[in-house]
Amino acid sequence: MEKKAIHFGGGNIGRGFVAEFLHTAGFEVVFVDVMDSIINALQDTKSYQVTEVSDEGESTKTITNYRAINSKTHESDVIQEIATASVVTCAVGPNILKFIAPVIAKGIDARTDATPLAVIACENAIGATDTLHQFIKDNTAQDRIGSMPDRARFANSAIDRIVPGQAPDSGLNVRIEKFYEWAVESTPFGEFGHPEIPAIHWVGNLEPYIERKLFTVNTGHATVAYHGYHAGKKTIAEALQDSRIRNIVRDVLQETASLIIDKHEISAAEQQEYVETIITRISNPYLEDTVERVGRAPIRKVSRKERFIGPAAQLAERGGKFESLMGSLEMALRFQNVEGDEESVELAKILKENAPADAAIRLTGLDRDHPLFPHVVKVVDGVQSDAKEAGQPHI
Ligand SMILES: NC(=O)C1=CN([C@@H]2O[C@H](COP(=O)(O)OP(=O)(O)OC[C@H]3O[C@@H](n4cnc5c(N)ncnc54)[C@H](O)[C@@H]3O)[C@@H](O)[C@H]2O)C=CC1
Ligand SMILES: O=P(O)(O)OC[C@H]1O[C@](O)(CO)[C@@H](O)[C@@H]1O
Repeated sequence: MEKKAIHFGGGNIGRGFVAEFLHTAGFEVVFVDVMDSIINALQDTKSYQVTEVSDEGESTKTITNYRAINSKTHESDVIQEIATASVVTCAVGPNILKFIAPVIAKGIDARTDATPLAVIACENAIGATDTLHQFIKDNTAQDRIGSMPDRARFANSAIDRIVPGQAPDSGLNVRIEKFYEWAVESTPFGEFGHPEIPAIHWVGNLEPYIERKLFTVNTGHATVAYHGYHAGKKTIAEALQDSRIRNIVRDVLQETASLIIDKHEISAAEQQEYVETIITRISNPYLEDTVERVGRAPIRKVSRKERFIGPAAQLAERGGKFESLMGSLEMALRFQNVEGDEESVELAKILKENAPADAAIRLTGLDRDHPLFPHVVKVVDGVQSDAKEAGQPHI
């Protein structure tokens, strides 16, 4: 089998993280995307550059040995590539997984190689590969599902690297932070063993890694974004220069730290060191990361397993503190009608058209009898009342 990886999503994480490390591991990378401008640029070039920026200066790597296919117009080519590859990755956004599943299902079904394909979804979400796997099964003939493990193995991952929006004239080049972490489950590969990708930290149990990452990096980052947006800050680094916001993010990360220490047997000292690393990372002024990018897709971010409700629900179940997380939730719910962000428009509509408890259920997926539920309803009610006072009618 060729050392070939098919990667869905030629965006920031796709080019700046996944493809970089697949390339370093010796894979030819075939990008699959639906955006003509990205596909054309990848097809018209032989290389692009990934530049790590930090206070130690800049360091640039050149990425080569790639091709690109538009799955909108060349689906059969994508199927053929998947049938003859050893790895499929994606970084398209958790809401897009259902759209890429049908073509992956066809590619897997067409495989004849003795070694199963390794499928690894690289999204900011708990169990993203499991979600993709289910969509792939939904797109596979019933009588082929039982034998699918002979053709493909599915491993969840936790992926961490800040890749901000890129300057309009940067083309395919990507400026990113130096830090990265890519943890992937090793057990699904069984007797075949995992693919050789040195950047990956292979783990038996991913839950501590993904929860620690999502509930520290992403909870903290999104908290700064939403509070910063409402304070009129332009970038995350600028928001963190405000001592009020810095204190808020520390309070929030103290709440999530108590869950992580309690649940995953990570020591308080280790978690504290991790928190400090994260605050330093997100304060990186060289990244010029906007509050709108980090706050993007607020409906996804206030959902059940995500960065605010996920830890707050578990803390409520354990009798822990979650007030500061509710403050982040409130600011996330106030992230409405932001230019270029469809979910922020939809969020405003949901809050306008639903009674507090209904909006809380629809947005967070919490059960009415969950101990966190009344607290969330109170936050929703407050946001709705303020909108009403400001002259925006709602139920
Ligand atoms: N940017 C970051 O710092 C990080 C992002 N992530 C995660 O990585 C994922 C991607 O994020 P970004 O790269 O920042 O977003 P992005 O918007 O830069 O890239 C997404 C890419 O997916 C493509 N795409 C959309 N629909 C598609 C389809 N049906 N088939 C193939 N490609 C399709 C888009 O055209 C775009 O090129 C998200 O899940 C995000 O949460 C994870 C860690 C860090
Ligand atoms: O689509 P999302 O969840 O905002 O993903 C991007 C996020 O991932 C991170 O880069 C961390 O890995 C965040 O800093 C960033 O906001």
